[in-house]
Amino acid sequence: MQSIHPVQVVAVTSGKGGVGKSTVAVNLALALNDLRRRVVLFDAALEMANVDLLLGLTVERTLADVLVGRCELKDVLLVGPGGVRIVPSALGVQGIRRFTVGEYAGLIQAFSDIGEDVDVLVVDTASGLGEDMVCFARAAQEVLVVLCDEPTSIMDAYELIKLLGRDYGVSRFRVLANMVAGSQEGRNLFARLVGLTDHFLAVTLQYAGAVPYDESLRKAVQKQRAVYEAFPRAKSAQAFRALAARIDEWPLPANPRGHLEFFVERLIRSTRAAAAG
Ligand SMILES: Nc1ncnc2c1ncn2[C@@H]1O[C@H](COP(=O)(O)OP(=O)(O)OP(=O)(O)O)[C@@H](O)[C@H]1O
Repeated sequence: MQSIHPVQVVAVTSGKGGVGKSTVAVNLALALNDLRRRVVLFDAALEMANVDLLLGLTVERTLADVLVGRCELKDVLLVGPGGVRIVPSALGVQGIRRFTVGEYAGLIQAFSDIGEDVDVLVVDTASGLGEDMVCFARAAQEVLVVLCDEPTSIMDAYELIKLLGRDYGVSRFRVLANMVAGSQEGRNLFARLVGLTDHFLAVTLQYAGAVPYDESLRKAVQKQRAVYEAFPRAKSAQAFRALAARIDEWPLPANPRGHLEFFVERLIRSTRAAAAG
């Protein structure tokens, strides 16, 4: 049965690794969960399965087990802090690309089975400009680009937006500045990026806010915990709370294509297109 429930899919991306993409995805998922949104966090970072490590969780089964019929998607989901559900990595889109038609259908079915029970799907995409990231970003309704105050990070974010905008028709991006020294730094970073995109690309960027550089976040990572849960009063945790509150205001997909299985269908279509191209 197809779900009729709109699901907001937010793909968290970055032009390159190390800017805090996985950290943002994890803490954002926890903060949205606190707002009583029913959240699933999908670790789609193929080469580096981060989410389970960041949260100190052990992966026993993956999507591959679902597709060969060994279990259902709900059996694969890890349960993180506050009850956030996590689809662990270990399979990735490279795996999806090898699937048969029957397995594609199984994947859609697997997600539609939990679709009624999800408000937000946060996708931690692979870093860089690879096909995996492109497929997830194209399939999502919201692409959240994380960058930090390094010249390479701004250029990498620009290249990511250029690739998705020019070659794949993604026209709207949300931008989050991470590891900033103050809120003005976040706005300045955004302005620099807009300066580039306005000049060269036909895309719209919207500022999603900033997360400060925070030693508490590093301490939490060492404990394999999310700062949002380990140090809820830390300045970065507060920033994630504020970010979640803003995302909560973002419009929900109004059309029937906003359902979870359509996300998976779009994902598979763009994966096939990437494989064919
Ligand atoms: N706001 C912050 N303050 C301090 N440290 C941070 C902050 N955000 C992220 N970090 C640290 O930066 C490092 C990189 O973070 P993370 O692994 O989330 O990046 P990433 O962009 O997902 O990288 P990759 O794709 O390579 O895994 C980690 O050590 C993380 O603890």
